[in-house]
Amino acid sequence: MKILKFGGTSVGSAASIKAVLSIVKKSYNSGEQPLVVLSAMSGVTNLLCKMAIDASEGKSFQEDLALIETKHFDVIKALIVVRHQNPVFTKLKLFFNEIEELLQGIYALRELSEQSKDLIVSYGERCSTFMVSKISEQDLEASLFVDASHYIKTDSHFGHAHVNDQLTEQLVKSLYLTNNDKLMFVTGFIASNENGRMTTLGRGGSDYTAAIFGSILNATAIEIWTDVNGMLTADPRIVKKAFSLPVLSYTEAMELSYFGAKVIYPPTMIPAFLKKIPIVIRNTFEPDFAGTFIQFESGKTTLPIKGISSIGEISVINLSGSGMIGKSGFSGRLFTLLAREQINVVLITQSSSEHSITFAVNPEDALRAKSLIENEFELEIQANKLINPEIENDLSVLAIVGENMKKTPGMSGRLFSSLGRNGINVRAIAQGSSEYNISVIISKNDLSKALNAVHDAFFAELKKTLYVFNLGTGNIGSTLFKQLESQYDFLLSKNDLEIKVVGISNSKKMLFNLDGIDLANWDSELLEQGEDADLAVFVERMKGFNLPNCVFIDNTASRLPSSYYEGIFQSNISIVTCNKIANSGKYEQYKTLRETAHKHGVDFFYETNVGAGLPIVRVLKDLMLSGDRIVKIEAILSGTISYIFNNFKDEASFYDVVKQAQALGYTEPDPRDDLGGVDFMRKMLILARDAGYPIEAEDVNLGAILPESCLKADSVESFYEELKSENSYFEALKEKARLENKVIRYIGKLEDGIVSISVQIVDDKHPFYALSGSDNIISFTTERYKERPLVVKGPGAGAEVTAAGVFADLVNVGA
Ligand SMILES: NC(=O)C1=CN([C@@H]2O[C@H](COP(=O)(O)OP(=O)(O)OC[C@H]3O[C@@H](n4cnc5c(N)ncnc54)[C@H](O)[C@@H]3O)[C@@H](O)[C@H]2O)C=CC1
Ligand SMILES: N[C@@H](CC=O)C(=O)O
Ligand code: NA
Repeated sequence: MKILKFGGTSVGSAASIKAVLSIVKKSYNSGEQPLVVLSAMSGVTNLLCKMAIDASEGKSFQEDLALIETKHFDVIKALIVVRHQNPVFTKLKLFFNEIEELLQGIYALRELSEQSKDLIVSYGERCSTFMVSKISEQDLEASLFVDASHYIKTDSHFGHAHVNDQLTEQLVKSLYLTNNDKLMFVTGFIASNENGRMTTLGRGGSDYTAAIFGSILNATAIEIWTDVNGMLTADPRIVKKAFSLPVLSYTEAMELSYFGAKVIYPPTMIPAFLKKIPIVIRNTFEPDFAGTFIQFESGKTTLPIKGISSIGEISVINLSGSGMIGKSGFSGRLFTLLAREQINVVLITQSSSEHSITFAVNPEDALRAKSLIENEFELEIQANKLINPEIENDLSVLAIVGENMKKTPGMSGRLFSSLGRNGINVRAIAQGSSEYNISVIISKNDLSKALNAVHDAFFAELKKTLYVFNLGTGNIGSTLFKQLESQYDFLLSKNDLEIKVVGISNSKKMLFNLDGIDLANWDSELLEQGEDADLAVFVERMKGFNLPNCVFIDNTASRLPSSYYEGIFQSNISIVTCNKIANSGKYEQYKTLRETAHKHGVDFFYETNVGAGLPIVRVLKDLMLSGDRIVKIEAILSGTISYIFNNFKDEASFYDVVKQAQALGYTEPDPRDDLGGVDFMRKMLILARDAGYPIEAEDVNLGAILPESCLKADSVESFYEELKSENSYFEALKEKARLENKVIRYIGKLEDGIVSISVQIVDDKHPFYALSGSDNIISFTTERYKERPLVVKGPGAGAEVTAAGVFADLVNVGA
């Protein structure tokens, strides 16, 4: 035989009761001999409690009672054929009359005992179970209503009574003997004492009923049917990627439930545990899903841990003082005191010096615990052997759970590095003596971030999400969105990587959506739903969300964002940027940014600062990391100027070619930055710094391409006007090169820490002679690449290649 237990939501409405009965029928017809245990309809127990309290306070309860009546009657009307409805209505009506009489008594006396409360709430299970048995009877005649209070016998601890195992076993066995051909529908949660007074089994009571019946009757399994797909790796409301666990051991299930996962209440499993009866958690609303199988053994699995559970809010009490040293009786006295006063100690850590004890309690118990301790240890406190206990609030517990942990080294390392990487401070640590659980206490503000980060760290092979905040939606930004959108499915399916753009801002509007902004419609969404842009607010909001694996992308050419970089790193957010401003500002800033990113364990990627998507920054970094030394760098690193000199021939005027370069998306938003050489200067400066030279912008010898008048132009329009009027200057340059059979090149050089950029007219022997389009070329002469330098060449400007470079940096964040 098998126990099927259905919770409140499963019997909460006509539709769900239909689903319940189809599960029951399937089991019955397949010969599994089900015994069904039911809870009260969802919400009913709470209402019954509320009515009892209201009555005892002289408040009216009739409205709530009517609500409960309607809830049941609606189901009867929906699921029982008219000619069979009456007897069911009558029986329930009798129940409701009894409830009303009881409440009136309480109202008159203004007194509510635990005993009468148990009696009142017992009607919840009795009503639902009777009703469902009658609905079932229409189809399966064998259906039988069983009031478990006649069979489960307890002491008189009303509210959470203790079961008399022997007596209960006798009664349940005889019930079964006389009815084993029946399909029994048994009330969960309720029992009675030796005088026949109604008692209840406390929290998780219906599961307990199921476990009691299951263990006495040696069930093959106890199925707990609820409204979720079994036990999950984490709370799915916080960790969207949580998934359901196929197999758990009893211990793992207990550890997981202890801290959070409210699917089952651990003590209720003990009877099943003792008899090694498997418990299966299943979803009434997805009956085909296998759910979670909880058994004696942990089961074969490749998962490093089984799950992450948490307690959203706890308080911590710290006790310290010399009086604790070497006093073995101290903690005994402390915890006996707390146990006696029914203060649940969630977690304990003791410093190795035994100088202090830290333990966690529910916040509502914290003050009481503190004053109990102050009383108990009054003498020690007076003698300064113990410092007054301190309470810390707004904390949470996060615990990783799994039997495999014991055998697998490095689990705690993985936990702490993922917390550290995300800037989550660990207040205290406890490893359960079972080694099935490592718990940390962290700030409540960090809980959601921590759960997600730790989930990613342990189940990373399953899926990782990067949360992206993107600044700048121009040429590069908008192209990046297109690329991200079209590559989304591929990354998810082939790399288990999800990139969610959750914040976008340009200089006008900003938009946030933690579910991910739809990149097919980002522009209309930004326009319609966006708020007025404010960079400070954008950054603050991004920090405030406190997301794991978070990346800030700077796709602007603006100066403003760079002043926020340091603070962004300090908030453990990585930065990817194509904006060269931050890296080419003061050397001190360049240095601080790297140090800060390093200190906070986040990434700072800027491949597109030099040569757009071409691998230049990365190559230099690899050379340096592998111990090579740069002897000389020679390069053409302005895509715009390269394009101009490659296309400034024949009839085209210089002005026309510059315009074309801008139209092709090669230039900076302000083309004077390219033609004035500033953009190239920034790139050479960044390379020189990355090669180990602490130089400043002023140290670069920057030769000009343009005549003075163009350099002085104070707007882009007047700049273009000047280019037109200086046409003869450029023509002369072109003619000179043509006559000598040479080409014009704007070449940068780094040698011995000295950077210079100059216009050169080169012949076909020069390695930089043959370039086309917006090509960049860079040659690294190093100690290892001495005879023949390492050369990188290719398109060094343009939206597609730049966005692709930003994309590649992004994918590498946290990798
Ligand atoms: N075009 C290319 O081939 C390459 C460009 N880059 C870099 O890409 C960056 C972006 O260039 P484009 O997309 O062409 O520029 P763009 O002018 O097309 O777009 C700039 C975007 O930044 C936004 N923006 C400016 N200031 C802002 C602020 N304070 N807050 C929020 N948003 C702000 C603007 O609203 C606009 O959406 C530049 O730093 C450039 O140096 C880097 C490598 C190659
Ligand atoms: N405007 C730049 C683009 C890359 O940084 C260039 O022309 O090289
Ligand atoms: Na690059």
